[in-house]
Amino acid sequence: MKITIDQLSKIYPNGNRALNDVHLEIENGMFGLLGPNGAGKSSLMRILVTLMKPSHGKVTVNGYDLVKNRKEIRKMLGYLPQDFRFFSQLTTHEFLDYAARLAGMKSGRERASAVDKMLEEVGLFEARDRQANRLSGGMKRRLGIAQALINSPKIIIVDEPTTGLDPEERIRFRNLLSTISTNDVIIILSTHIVGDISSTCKNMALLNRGELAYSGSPDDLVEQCVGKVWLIHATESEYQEINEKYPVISNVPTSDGWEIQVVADEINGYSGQNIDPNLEHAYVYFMESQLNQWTAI
Ligand SMILES: Nc1ncnc2c1ncn2[C@@H]1O[C@H](COP(=O)(O)OP(=O)(O)OP(=O)(O)O)[C@@H](O)[C@H]1O
Repeated sequence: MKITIDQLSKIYPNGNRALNDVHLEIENGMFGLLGPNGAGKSSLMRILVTLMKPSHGKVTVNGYDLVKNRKEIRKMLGYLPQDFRFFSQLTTHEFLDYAARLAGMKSGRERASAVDKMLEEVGLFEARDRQANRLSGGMKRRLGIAQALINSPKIIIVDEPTTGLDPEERIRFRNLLSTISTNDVIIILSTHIVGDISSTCKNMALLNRGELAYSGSPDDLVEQCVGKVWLIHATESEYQEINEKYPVISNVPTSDGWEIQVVADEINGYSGQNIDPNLEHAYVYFMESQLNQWTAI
């Protein structure tokens, strides 16, 4: 599978420019789309799932044009939107049966077996007769992914899937997606949670204010931040100064001040040592350098 995004822009009727000239190629496996609130992630997702047309540019999926071949593309798609909701009266398996019907599965027998298989896969079989809106937050998310997967889609798009989940459910959810991504499928995971991407995605893109700030592997992004993360032992007054000058990633009180992590090219005037960067450091470094470029303009 291959998605090619070429010169893609989205300008809303009120003039908001959500995406600006985005170029991106996405191939099999798990792909992370990272960016702060308002970066344009949901706009890109909505275009990819054919719910919205781009203002400019083109997207193709295995050669099919996203706008001209909407029907063909929709057959390949599974989507878990950010604000996924279900009809309150349905039980878990009734809801999934309804989703299967919407996905075009006509035979009742085929649907029943697909629904049971999917409930097993996402660990909801025991809750099959429970009313869907009485499930826990994590279970609802799993039901959400189950409805997205019911017709064995080739492209799975999940928008902010782990928001609000506890750590255990978050890991479970990520592992579920990783298992699926071993097949010939593309999974696009949109998030502002860095940890979701570092532990699962081989490739990623960073969106900021509608612009593509980075595309490549998380490891390469981290590599670009080597020598830019500092561990500083600071007094109380130094800490206040540093906090105003540099992005502080973490702060731990010590017996005589603070141990802080800072992301910056240089930390003139303070004694600190470089430490190994991680994706969170790299993300902050990239965002800060873009912010500085803008304010310099
Ligand atoms: N229907 C709309 N009409 C006008 N502007 C919109 C609309 N939807 C989004 N926007 C604007 O487009 C920009 C990108 O929004 P988008 O929702 O795509 O970002 P996001 O990265 O998904 O952020 P979030 O995580 O907050 O949903 C923002 O400035 C937003 O205000």
